[in-house]
Amino acid sequence: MRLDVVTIFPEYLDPLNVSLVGKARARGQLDVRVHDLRTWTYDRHNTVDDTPYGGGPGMVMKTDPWGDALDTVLADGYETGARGPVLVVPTPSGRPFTQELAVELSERPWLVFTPARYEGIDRRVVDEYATRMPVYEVSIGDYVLAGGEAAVLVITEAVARLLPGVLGNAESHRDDSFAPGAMANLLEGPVYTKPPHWRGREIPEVLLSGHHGKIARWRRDEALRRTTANRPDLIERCDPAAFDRKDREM
Ligand SMILES: Nc1ncccc1[N+](=O)[O-]
Repeated sequence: MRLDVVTIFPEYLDPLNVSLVGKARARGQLDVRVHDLRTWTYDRHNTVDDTPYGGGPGMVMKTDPWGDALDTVLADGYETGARGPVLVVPTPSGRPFTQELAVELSERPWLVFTPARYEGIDRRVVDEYATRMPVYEVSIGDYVLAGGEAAVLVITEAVARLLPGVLGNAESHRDDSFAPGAMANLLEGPVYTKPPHWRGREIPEVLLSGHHGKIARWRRDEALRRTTANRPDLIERCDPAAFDRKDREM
């Protein structure tokens, strides 16, 4: 997978050099290219923004630097269709970023991120590139950040860990919270590891029983308990029949 990020804060993307994404880049599984938007400005102040038409607070990012930047990035082997790039625009006014969307994006060969600062990017930029490729306007949450770069880090990590061979144990994202399956839409329950005793706190007996069916049922019940407490909205989306089927398997 190729990932391009156009930003006025390229150093904000340095975390993409470490940990899971960094290792995937080192192994050649990810080709990440970060571009400084100001490269495509030609005035003394490297201007990327201006006041909004219609008035109002803040500044809007201008069309030309983005158009020149995206034309340059996309000129590099650009093609349309399934093998082509998609534009990912992090914005609080986008559709919610979910595990499902992470899976969808992980199946694309090329993501081009356009994180915006200020009040956003002149709408004509998205309108222009939407004529050439799919555009995903995506929000990572209902709060306002100073810019979209943190969202690029979040989206990139969620997508990269789904790429084949990136996560050490391919199974480990099977039971992720929000991963499809009978536990779909349930939050993960509590987890424990050695030592068996810590400050007078023990491990739940069932986890030491070696009885896989009982352990799976306990984990499912704990997941239900945590989901009911923290995300009652997800409980409605559960499929109780899936649990009965799962119970019979355990
Ligand atoms: N929440 C956000 N705030 C600013 C920019 C982008 C954002 N987002 O969710 O992608």
